[in-house]
Amino acid sequence: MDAFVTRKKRKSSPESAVQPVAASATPGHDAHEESTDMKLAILSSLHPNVDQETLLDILLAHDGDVEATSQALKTPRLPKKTGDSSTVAAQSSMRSFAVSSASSDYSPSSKRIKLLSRKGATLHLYDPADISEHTPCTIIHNFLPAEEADSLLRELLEESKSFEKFTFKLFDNVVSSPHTSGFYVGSYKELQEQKHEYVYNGMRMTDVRTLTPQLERVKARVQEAVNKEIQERIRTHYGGTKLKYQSPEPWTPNAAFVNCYNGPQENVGWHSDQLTYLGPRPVIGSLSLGVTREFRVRRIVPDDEPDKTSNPDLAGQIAIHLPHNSLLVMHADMQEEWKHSVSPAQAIDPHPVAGSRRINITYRHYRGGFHPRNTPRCPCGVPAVLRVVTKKRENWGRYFWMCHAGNVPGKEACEFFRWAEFDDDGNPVGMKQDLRKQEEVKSAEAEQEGRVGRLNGHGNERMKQSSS
Ligand SMILES: O=C(O)CCC(=O)C(=O)O
Ligand SMILES: [Fe+2]
Repeated sequence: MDAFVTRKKRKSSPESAVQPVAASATPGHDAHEESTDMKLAILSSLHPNVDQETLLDILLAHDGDVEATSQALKTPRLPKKTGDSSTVAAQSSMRSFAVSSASSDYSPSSKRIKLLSRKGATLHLYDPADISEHTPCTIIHNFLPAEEADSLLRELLEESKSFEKFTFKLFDNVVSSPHTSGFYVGSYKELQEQKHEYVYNGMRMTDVRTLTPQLERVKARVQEAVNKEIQERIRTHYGGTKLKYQSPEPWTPNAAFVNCYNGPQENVGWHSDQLTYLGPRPVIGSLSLGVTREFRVRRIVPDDEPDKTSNPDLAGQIAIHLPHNSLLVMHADMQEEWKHSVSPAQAIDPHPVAGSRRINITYRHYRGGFHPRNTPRCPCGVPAVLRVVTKKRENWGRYFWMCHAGNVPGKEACEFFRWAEFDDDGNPVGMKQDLRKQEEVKSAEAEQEGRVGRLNGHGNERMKQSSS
């Protein structure tokens, strides 16, 4: 990553408190800091329909040159404050605005370095090529035909009225997710399994829904697009071979979480998606509808990494702007190596259909080999959770099963711990899978015998009853 464009957090009053700082990876000085508010005020009066965030992004991309920024803003490619979704979706590459970081007139300052190390820097990306290059994601703008996207949005806005908030533990933090979600699966059978066999944070999910016909139709499109993107990713980023543990099978989503962010403050904190039922190196297809929000990603760096705070490539975060009707593919290198979040927004451009709401659908593939009947159980009696070592360099990237309670707010995990072993394709190997398979066969046989017995028993009882 060559250059970061950074800013300080806004204070409570958005107009008065925008205090951006520009820097490159070799941090730039902040000589222009005081004048930036003034520049923004000028730009804002010249371009009243463009929001402050966008003005700031383009201004920073032009190294603080107001005239060049204004010129760039005259192109018809920029998001308008009116919230016209098609305009937002047509955001253009930063490259077309940016000048080379080498020509930046900012120079290093100790203040800047401190800011980087304390808060990290943020690189704002809009363009698919930039996103693909700098993150483990790819994006497709204007993914569905416009009417289909609006219609799905309408349906899910209606559905979301009965969504609920989740409480969960993300590593050491207890998080009551400040947004609402609904969970959808493909069939009634899967719905029953989800309710009675799968465990989330030590609890059963009570509200599981079947995919609506629209969600099903879109799933097929997402599936096709994601599989293409996976192949492209393998070709362009993985040297032609899928990652170790990544499934070689075509990606076939069988579940979807639908998130609703009602207003600019609703968000989801930094996390990686749980691997327990998806297995290692999962791919997720994430469709955004309604208001544009920032999806942030940052590398997971072990605590004992010497460069952790000083190297902006490690400390920095990237904001991917997700407009209405964009499909983001989180590739196989994402969950284990990066965290993501949807940050609260200071201000948003209302969407003509959704108002201030954003709907997000993450299509996921629950792998059969990771059905709770196939994975280890801890002494607590519930399926263990699958995690990966990220805190220390020692054993970095190694998978393990541990007590589910480590993920449950307010509960202490028991001692259960086991390294997880997978074959190259990410299928669990060794004891559990094979043994369990044998056990399953045995228990299925036993059950069959038992069932016959029980049926006979019932029959006998009935016979007894009727004869008495
Ligand atoms: O809303 C989004 O774009 C992402 C949601 C998310 O990270 C999740 O559901 O795990
Ligand atoms: Fe997530």
